[in-house]
Amino acid sequence: MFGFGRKNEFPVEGRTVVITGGSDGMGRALAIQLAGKGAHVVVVARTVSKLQGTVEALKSCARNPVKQRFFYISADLIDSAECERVVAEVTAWNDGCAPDVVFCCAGFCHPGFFTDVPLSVQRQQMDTVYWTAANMAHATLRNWLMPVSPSKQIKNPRRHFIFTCSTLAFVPIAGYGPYSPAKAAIRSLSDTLSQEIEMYNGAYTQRHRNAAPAADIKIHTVFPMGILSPGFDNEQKIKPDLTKKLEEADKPQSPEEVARITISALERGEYLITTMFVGNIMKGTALGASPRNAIVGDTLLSWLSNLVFLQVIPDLRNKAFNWGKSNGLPKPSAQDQASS
Ligand SMILES: NC(=O)C1=CN([C@@H]2O[C@H](COP(=O)(O)OP(=O)(O)OC[C@H]3O[C@@H](n4cnc5c(N)ncnc54)[C@H](OP(=O)(O)O)[C@@H]3O)[C@@H](O)[C@H]2O)C=CC1
Ligand SMILES: CCCCCCCCCCCCCCCC(=O)[C@@H](N)CO
Repeated sequence: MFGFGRKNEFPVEGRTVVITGGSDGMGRALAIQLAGKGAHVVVVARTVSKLQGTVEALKSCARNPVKQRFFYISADLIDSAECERVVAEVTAWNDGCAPDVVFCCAGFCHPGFFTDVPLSVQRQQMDTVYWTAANMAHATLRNWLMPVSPSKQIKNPRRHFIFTCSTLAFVPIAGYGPYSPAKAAIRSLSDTLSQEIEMYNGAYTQRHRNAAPAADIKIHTVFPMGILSPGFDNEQKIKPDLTKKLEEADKPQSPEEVARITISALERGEYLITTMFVGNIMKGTALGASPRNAIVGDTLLSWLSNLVFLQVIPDLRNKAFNWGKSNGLPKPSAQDQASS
């Protein structure tokens, strides 16, 4: 929890939360836990049957089954017009009010060595990982930032937009070339938006005098390690053996655990969120110019991490070199061979 006497920075009871990729894995676990905390939840993904199953599960874990409402929308979020439709449909369903929280969890990973994976698949990874999130951010923020005149201003609690990245956005691992760049792009977008949004939040402070957005907004990004989801099972089938070896330090977590840790971090008001110790060290070496959760803690973490990575960087490269030395050239996965 957020600690005795500390304010909950992420209240969800009675608020409307949209979760993309909410029908499986981490997104589904978040939907269930937020329903348990009293949120109205809308799950978005492509496959209707999985969405329907999730809405049934949400009904049975609601904190207040009489008041809480659940809904699903089937959409392929690679298409920006579909993201606009999602925001419009949620608003219509929610009595004309925009959602309060949008969580982007849609996406999956297609691992493989850069030259083995067809470029069409790599482009599709950028579409599925980066563009589903960027499209959703564009559609949501355009709605949230629409100026409202002073007479229509009511005091809205803060709204939250949350991206899901991966610790691979901080640290390279051979065999994730089709995927990591798209996650690194999300991190860059998140950092840019977290600064840009301050202009709108500044305008919001003057809302009684001028047209301003309807609420204050906060951006967050979650950086999980491995998650034991259906998507993870798929990626394991085509993942190069070297990649599995390089990520040995990772002990994949259950979607429920990742969701629980993420919600607690949001309740503490964190911006870049990691879900376990190794992920935190990976973040620490790559903090760059991202806003800190805590100045002293994050500074000490980055010093420690930079020392740890003096050893980790050559270790990862040596393991790759020695792998080639003893195993020769890699073989593309059957899936990549078939599609190239
Ligand atoms: N699994 C892991 O090890 C890790 C995952 N992550 C990230 O965490 C997030 C959740 O992953 P995970 O729990 O594995 O999820 P899953 O792969 O289990 O589920 C993915 C979800 O996204 C939906 N989805 C996929 N493509 C689209 C699309 N084009 N439009 C709309 N919905 C889509 C899927 O539904 P449908 O197919 O029906 O559309 C499903 O609901 C992802 O962003 C992933 O990249 C980060 C670190 C590690
Ligand atoms: C003490 C500190 C040492 C640090 C060593 C570095 C270890 C690297 C571990 C890489 C883990 C990658 C997890 C993300 C997986 C992911 O995003 C995909 N599964 C996508 O689905």
